[in-house]
Amino acid sequence: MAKYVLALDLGTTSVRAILFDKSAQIKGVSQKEFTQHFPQAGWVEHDANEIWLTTLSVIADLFITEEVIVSDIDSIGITNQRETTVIWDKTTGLPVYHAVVWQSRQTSAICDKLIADGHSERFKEKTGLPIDAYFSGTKIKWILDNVPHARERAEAGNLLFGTIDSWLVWKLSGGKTHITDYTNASRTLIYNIFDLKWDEELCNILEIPMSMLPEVKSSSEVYTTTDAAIFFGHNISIAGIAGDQQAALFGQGCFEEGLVKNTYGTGCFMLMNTGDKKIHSQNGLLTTIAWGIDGKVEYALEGSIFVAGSAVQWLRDSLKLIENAKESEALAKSVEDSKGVYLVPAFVGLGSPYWDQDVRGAIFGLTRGSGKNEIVRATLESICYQTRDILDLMAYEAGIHVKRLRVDGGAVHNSFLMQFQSDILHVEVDVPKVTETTAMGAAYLAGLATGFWQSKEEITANWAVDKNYKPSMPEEKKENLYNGWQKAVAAARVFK
Ligand SMILES: Nc1ncnc2c1ncn2[C@@H]1O[C@H](COP(=O)(O)OP(=O)(O)O)[C@@H](O)[C@H]1O
Ligand SMILES: O=P(O)(O)OC[C@H](O)CO
Repeated sequence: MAKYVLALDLGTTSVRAILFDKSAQIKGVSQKEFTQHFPQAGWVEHDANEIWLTTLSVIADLFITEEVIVSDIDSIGITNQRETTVIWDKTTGLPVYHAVVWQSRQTSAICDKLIADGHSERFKEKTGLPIDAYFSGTKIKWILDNVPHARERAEAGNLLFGTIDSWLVWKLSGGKTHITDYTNASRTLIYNIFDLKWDEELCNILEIPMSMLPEVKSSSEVYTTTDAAIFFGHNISIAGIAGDQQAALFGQGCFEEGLVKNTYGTGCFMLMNTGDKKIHSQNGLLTTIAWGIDGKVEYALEGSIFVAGSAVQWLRDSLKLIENAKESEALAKSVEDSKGVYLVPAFVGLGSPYWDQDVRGAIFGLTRGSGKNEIVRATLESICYQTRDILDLMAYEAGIHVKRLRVDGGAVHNSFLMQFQSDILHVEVDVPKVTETTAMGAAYLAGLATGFWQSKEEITANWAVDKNYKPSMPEEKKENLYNGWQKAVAAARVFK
């Protein structure tokens, strides 16, 4: 009898392999970082082969450390950094170029031209997305345009495109299976989220041969098995796939319309389940697929913040103001307030709701009395203000009064951040007992397909709050602080 579901969480900075048992408890975790490549200012790339080898290595470590045998594994669920684009040769299995990461701005000029040529509405009405370098479509075009002979090879049918989930399934299955799921497809800028198919017109505009594209599957079904020669001698079912933010929505048990989660990792991603409603945002939010299960596709509204926890890494690595992320909490709490200092962490432009590719980071309000503590505090506060920018719009567009926010991701262990978040939003913030909700969502998707778990109700019953933060800041103070943030963003956007 299989005892565990193996979740593989291929994030932006690290790969995690996590074993979940029947009661959705974590049996073991293994995690490794991989290299971030910054070949030019604003470009971010990964080596897809390094991601693959890192994945095998964390799985092996997990099996060894936890003394688990492969036959204990019921199935594999995959979740991944979304949008990041890999193109590889289907004969050799070798990527033709580094994976171009979601954060990378190397396709800004392609986007500017598409916008100038008047394509914005067409893309938005079919994909639910604005034209931005964030999404995969222009990254595919860039690789085909810039890697010698790539376009000819693609047109001859020799190259395959995939987001990180596709790449991993293809590798795990020994080159047998080229697929993705609805959630990942919905982030490519070439997938029609209403007709549920790759869009020929958009592919033509971006000059992407459709033969490169993976087959789009549901988020929970037995797609294929691992190749025994590659996967420790066993054919294990691969049975769940979802982009990491949708997997977190699932892992947080946000199955009802109107339930919202926010994940605080490298960036910050807020998703609201909108059921079968496809809300066309007029205010810079994204319409995206939440998941497709049992023949039914459900939708979400999303706000994507590009820089959140990575601003804390910047405090640590570039400014050297802190030694580790955890320290930011004590420093922020050591002062009454940030004394009028605001940080706008637009290091790679701003995502929702601004979609401003050219704005860059800025600090405002410095005085002779501003020091390290104020800057650290302003950095944490900026994460909360960006979240407020989004929640206000989301509630307005969905016509829902949001009373509680479910949160997850590495930064939710910072109690200053969570309390300030609750104050600035004026909503209760719930941190669940298991904060590895992304991996948990992927595990659930796989386990539901194989019968390891029976129903979503079982999942809802497993979800429990560990910490709850209640708003306590006076209304006037909260609004004054937020007004300052809005002025700071406006000022940063003028300076380009
Ligand atoms: N206590 C903390 N306070 C503030 N930020 C934190 C804290 N712990 C982790 N972080 C930030 O959270 C991020 C890591 O979270 P994680 O969910 O692992 O991210 P990802 O999946 O995007 O790689 C890092 O950017 C880190 O700076
Ligand atoms: O790897 P994360 O957790 O920062 O998530 C990245 C997002 O999927 C980008 O859209």
